Amino acid sequence: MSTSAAAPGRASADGIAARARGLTKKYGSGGTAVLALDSVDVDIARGRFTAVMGPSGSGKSTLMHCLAGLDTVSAGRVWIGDTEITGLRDRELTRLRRDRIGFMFQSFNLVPTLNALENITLPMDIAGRRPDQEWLDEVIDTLGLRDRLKHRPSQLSGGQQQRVACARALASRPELIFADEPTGNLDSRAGLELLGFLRDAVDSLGQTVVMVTHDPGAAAHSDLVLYLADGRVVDEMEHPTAAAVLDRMRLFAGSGPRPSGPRAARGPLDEDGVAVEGA
Ligand SMILES: Nc1ncnc2c1ncn2[C@@H]1O[C@H](COP(=O)(O)OP(=O)(O)OP(=O)(O)O)[C@@H](O)[C@H]1O
Repeated sequence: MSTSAAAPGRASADGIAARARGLTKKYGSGGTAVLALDSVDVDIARGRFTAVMGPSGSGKSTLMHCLAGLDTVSAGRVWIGDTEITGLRDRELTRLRRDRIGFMFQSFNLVPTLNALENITLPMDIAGRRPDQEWLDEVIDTLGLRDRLKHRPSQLSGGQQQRVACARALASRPELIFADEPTGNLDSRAGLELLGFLRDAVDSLGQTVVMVTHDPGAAAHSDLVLYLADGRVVDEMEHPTAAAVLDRMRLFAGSGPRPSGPRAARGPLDEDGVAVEGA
């Protein structure tokens, strides 16, 4: 199924932060091949908070990695803004990721020997870019990190470390922020705080956020939820509430919010990625 955070025709071209057409990703080959994404069409609207949900193994992380240029595609095309990233050379892709995308992962990936401020500005230091001080101050104050800037990660709580990771993703004012289960390692209070900051980043700072999550409560902070199942976008929900998200997940998964089945839930596929009957 084709779906969109802002379907073509509903938003102008410059209202789209990322776009995929016929995005297909197959891992492996022969009898053990897994079709992780099956001809996905998706538009991510600029200035919105989009959540990606679905059962374990449905292709959420693969979709995020392909949209962010962290993984190659097997077929189809992907754009960040107006730039088609499928077909870019490694060096161009690295530069594009560095200059236009911010990442937040479940593990914060902070450098232990650097203090919070140094961690926040590290990507820009590596790129040889000077931070926009006014923007940086706004991010630091929005995230409540002003009095923690000289602390090393080991001197910060988990929630504070995740806020540093969030500030690092925001600091260069990227076109797009991808967050993979950003609240996964946080207690519920710190998780809520972080989601509030991501919401603020969209509402007050005009950022675009795409977040993969299993948690209906987290998804309820977004503007739009995309549901993946078996490598396809099967539904979407505007203005989600936790209860409505949970209901919809039950419909698709036939179970609770965190299905625990094997990651490779599908059967073997043939050379063309088609399920082998009776396998
Ligand atoms: N590097 C890889 N090699 C082989 N198969 C992979 C690889 N990465 C992912 N897969 C498979 O692709 C499918 C989609 O994986 P993906 O990690 O995108 O799912 P997900 O929805 O993010 O799952 P989870 O919620 O468990 O993190 C799964 O069947 C997975 O086993």
